[in-house]
Amino acid sequence: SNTYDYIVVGSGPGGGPLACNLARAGYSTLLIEAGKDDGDNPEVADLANFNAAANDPNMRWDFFVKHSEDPARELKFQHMVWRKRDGTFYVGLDPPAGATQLGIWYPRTGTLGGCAMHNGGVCALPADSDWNIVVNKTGDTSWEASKMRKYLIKLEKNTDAPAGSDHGVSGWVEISQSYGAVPAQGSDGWNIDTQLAIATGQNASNLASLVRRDILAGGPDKDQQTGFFAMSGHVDKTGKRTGPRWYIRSTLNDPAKYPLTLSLNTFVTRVLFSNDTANPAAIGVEYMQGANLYSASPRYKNGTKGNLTQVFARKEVIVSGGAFNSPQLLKLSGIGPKAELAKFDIPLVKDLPGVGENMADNYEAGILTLANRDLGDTGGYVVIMLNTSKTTHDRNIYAFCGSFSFEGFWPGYPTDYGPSQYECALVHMGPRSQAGYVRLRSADPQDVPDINFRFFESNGDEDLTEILDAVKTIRKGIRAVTGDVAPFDEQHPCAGTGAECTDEAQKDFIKTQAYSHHPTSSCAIGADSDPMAVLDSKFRVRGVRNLRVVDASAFPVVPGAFPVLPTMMLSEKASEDILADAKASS
Ligand SMILES: Cc1cc2nc3c(=O)[nH]c(=O)nc-3n(C[C@H](O)[C@H](O)[C@H](O)COP(=O)(O)OP(=O)(O)OC[C@H]3O[C@@H](n4cnc5c(N)ncnc54)[C@H](O)[C@@H]3O)c2cc1C
Repeated sequence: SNTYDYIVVGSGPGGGPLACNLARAGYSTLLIEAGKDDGDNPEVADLANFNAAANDPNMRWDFFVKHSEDPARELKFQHMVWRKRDGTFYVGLDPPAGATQLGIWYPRTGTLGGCAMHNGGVCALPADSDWNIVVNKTGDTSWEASKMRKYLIKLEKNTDAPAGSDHGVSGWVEISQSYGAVPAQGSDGWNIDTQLAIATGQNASNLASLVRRDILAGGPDKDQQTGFFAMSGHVDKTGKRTGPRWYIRSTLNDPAKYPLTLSLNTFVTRVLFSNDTANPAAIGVEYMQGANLYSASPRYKNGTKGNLTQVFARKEVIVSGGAFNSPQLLKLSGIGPKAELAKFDIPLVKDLPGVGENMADNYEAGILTLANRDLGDTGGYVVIMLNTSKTTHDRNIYAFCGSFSFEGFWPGYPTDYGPSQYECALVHMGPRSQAGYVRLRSADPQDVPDINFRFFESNGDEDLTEILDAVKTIRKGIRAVTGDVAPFDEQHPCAGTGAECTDEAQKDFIKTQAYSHHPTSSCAIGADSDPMAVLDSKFRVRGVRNLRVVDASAFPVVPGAFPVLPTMMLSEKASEDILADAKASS
């Protein structure tokens, strides 16, 4: 048949669980995914290979973005990507003659399970205020932080939950702390952690228990707790990746019970609307069938088209293409800023100026060092939560430290500095500026949009100061390490083994080299009175019927340090809201 109750576009952490939940409630649901199923690829299946997964040309989608409107500032980004005359990439500050500037590489993936198939799998909770902001904006009290934990409990199968804690143990996604071992007592990792503990005001004699603290614990003061935690991830005890893809597979495994249909290698080009122009309703989608039809795919071949086919929804269409593709798809379908759509002769369905605006991302930076000799056992990653903010009492930095290097993204990333490398990577939470955008380059759905994060556009100096203060605290710990492993030769942001750098110079480095990979809020939920609001608090696209957006683009603000778990929680909430509407209308 070509008619279903629901059509969900995109199988990532937003759309995947939602489609499963709708089917499990008995509604015929079509889940459409542009990519194929890469779940058995060992680069994907073993979480430790996540860097290889993000580089895999069989599933990656390359976006080349801007960080600012200032071309000179863009050219200072050390991993700027250029296309050489021979078609290959050049990455760096000194491109060969004739190379074309592409932009800053921003990896995404077109595959079953979305970016949860190549991400680092790191799970963390948003601050309570990141949920409560929806209540403040819309008055919908179902978003109160105290009411959101039940979605975590529903979805997670936590295999490291401390006895008696408020965790889920029978949900669809295994979450564990198996992201690395505690370093052996007296090892290099142990000695470094000890100094980091002291520098961050903790009692280092409790190290073994500090590094095991549960970052997903609830409680009224969770957002004020700082210090060490264990890293949690969507990964099982043997290191195998878990996530929406496996929930989709297990739902498909029982077709007699669950009416879920999966359509892979299917690229949606627009949402279809009823002819009722005064009160338009989404009635289905149009798609092209075939592999690698989006030009973000390195496997895309210029000029390839798929046959256009239409499929229909009796109840609703739900767009879950992620923070870049959901706004692009809405605009291609006639929902977005009127002038932008007119520019590309796209017939207007609803003028919604907020579509593709308001995008934000966590700023990321790090302090990268080389030890004086090769490092031995450093365990896995230790997480350090810090509060370096002078204006909020919630913690604002999620740092993770270990023997690795992470300096952002470019084709072929990361750099390997060898076995002496030691880094603390920093995720800054709650960016004060939220000025990013996703705008059309053309009306061609196979074309990638124009994406600019406009980092540090407003109140940038406050955010930079908070990041620098975290660097300084961590640097103190690293410089206090003694023995033949020291001194640590810092690579950046202040090169040398004991160098003094001005705050200005360090902030300038962080500002020009900051990177990110957690985009959200490009189709944000907002108040009835806010002309920039794209969605209401039930994920409904404003001004049309039977259309919702359920993915990371719906968050009004960036949800904490890592969006994948909040997006899965949001998907569970949307499932409940949509099923409640279905029940009410039947
Ligand atoms: C390299 C990398 C590492 C990351 N690491 C972490 C981490 O450790 N922890 C964390 O919390 N977050 C991490 N993230 C971010 C996290 O994975 C995303 O926030 C999350 O996956 C967002 O889910 P989503 O459903 O909004 O979108 P996505 O995961 O992007 O899913 C969207 C899906 O829709 C499909 N799609 C899009 N357009 C169409 C169309 N027109 N037709 C059909 N299908 C379409 C895509 O193929 C994709 O499968 C990382 C991201 C990247 C890129």
